Amino acid sequence: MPGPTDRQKPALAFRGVTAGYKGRTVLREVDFEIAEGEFVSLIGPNGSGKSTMLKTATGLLRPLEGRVEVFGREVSSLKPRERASLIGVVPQKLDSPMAFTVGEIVMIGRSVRGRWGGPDAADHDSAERAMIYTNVLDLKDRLFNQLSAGEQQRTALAMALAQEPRIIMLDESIAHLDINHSQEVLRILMNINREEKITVLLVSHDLNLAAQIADRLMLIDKGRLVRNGSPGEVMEEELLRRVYDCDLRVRRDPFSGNPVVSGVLDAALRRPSARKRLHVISGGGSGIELFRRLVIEGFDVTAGVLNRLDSDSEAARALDIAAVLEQPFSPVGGEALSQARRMVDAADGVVVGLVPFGPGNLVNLDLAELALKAGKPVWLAAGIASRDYTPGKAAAAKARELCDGGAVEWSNIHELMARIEQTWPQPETQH
Ligand SMILES: Nc1ncnc2c1ncn2[C@@H]1O[C@H](COP(=O)(O)OP(=O)(O)OP(=O)(O)O)[C@@H](O)[C@H]1O
Repeated sequence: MPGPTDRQKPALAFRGVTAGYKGRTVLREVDFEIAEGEFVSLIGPNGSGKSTMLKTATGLLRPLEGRVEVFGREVSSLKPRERASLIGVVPQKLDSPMAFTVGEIVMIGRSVRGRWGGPDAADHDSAERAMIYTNVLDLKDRLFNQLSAGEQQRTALAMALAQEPRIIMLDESIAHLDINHSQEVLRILMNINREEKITVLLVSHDLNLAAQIADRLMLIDKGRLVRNGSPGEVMEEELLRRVYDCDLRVRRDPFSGNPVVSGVLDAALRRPSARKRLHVISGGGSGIELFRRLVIEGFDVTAGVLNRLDSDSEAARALDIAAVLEQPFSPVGGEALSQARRMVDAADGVVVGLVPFGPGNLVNLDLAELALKAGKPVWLAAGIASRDYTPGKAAAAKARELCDGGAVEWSNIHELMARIEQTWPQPETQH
């Protein structure tokens, strides 16, 4: 039972938390509070730091800086049994080192609360209630290691519930469940949250589900909490496009009014029908992400002129992109340039990356000019001046000329894709 003094304390608080692994900082200056009884979902792209945040919240990982508090107590100061009575964790995957039955595993959840002596009637009741709740009572005598992934997930949830924690943290724990069981688990979570006031922190990759079920969403990107608010405040099209770096749409569900994300696949599927060829001027690594993205979006891509040892030429080779290559460390010569001109002639448009320009590759910008003169669109990376190593800042001057001549600037890949879409709109899909 919560003590009278910690009632007002947040269930979970991160105060200026920086955390990570040996030599690798993942979370940076994360600050938030979750009040007791809230249902919060943590969302963010792969590798953004969600699991790391959960590990830090449960005390598995000590912050490098800052403090993590659970019901007002610093999590690292909690004794194991105190921790178990406050925090229940459902991991992505629960490994059972020995041949335990479901019933035994769930009882472990009970025993980590650490009473002396064997389990009593109350412990058995609690374990059974948890198994009924999660619909694993029928599996009670089955070996955990022989269950399906979904059955294992429900057992892991039963184990956490049997602890009777005050906050339950789930790491993508419904990812393995079919629609019936995921709905069921969500109902269980909503019930324990609404009726028993157990605080829930759910890591989810399913943005729609998170928006549907949680009171609040926390969006994490590259280890920073970039938005913390109601689903309506977080599910903002521009923000999500930027963070997830993809083309998506946010609409309102006409029945529930909840924000619904969609359209990622639509856009990708539509692209090839309007296949266009783009010539990319890049170098110094500025082309790697461009190539990858444009190829995925279904464009025919050509590239050059690049130097043979440039990482962009490696990337072009790996992605099977036709590229004009010049000798390493040599200025772009006449032969390579005329080959690249032919590529620009055959392309529908030109994309210029954020290339470090020097005297040796400045001539590549003439290719963009050639396209403009032929009435083709040119998308030019903003900030060329910041990587201009030519005498007299010739590249910056040329970039200004290109903009005056109709080139469109872009500052990140998402913006580039949006600009291309504006120039070459895709037909609406038929439903
Ligand atoms: N034990 C570890 N040692 C070193 N780096 C790690 C470790 N675990 C995770 N990382 C790194 O920390 C970063 C964040 O990983 P984390 O698992 O927290 O992300 P996530 O948001 O949960 O990702 P996903 O959605 O893919 O599960 C990644 O770059 C990952 O490679």
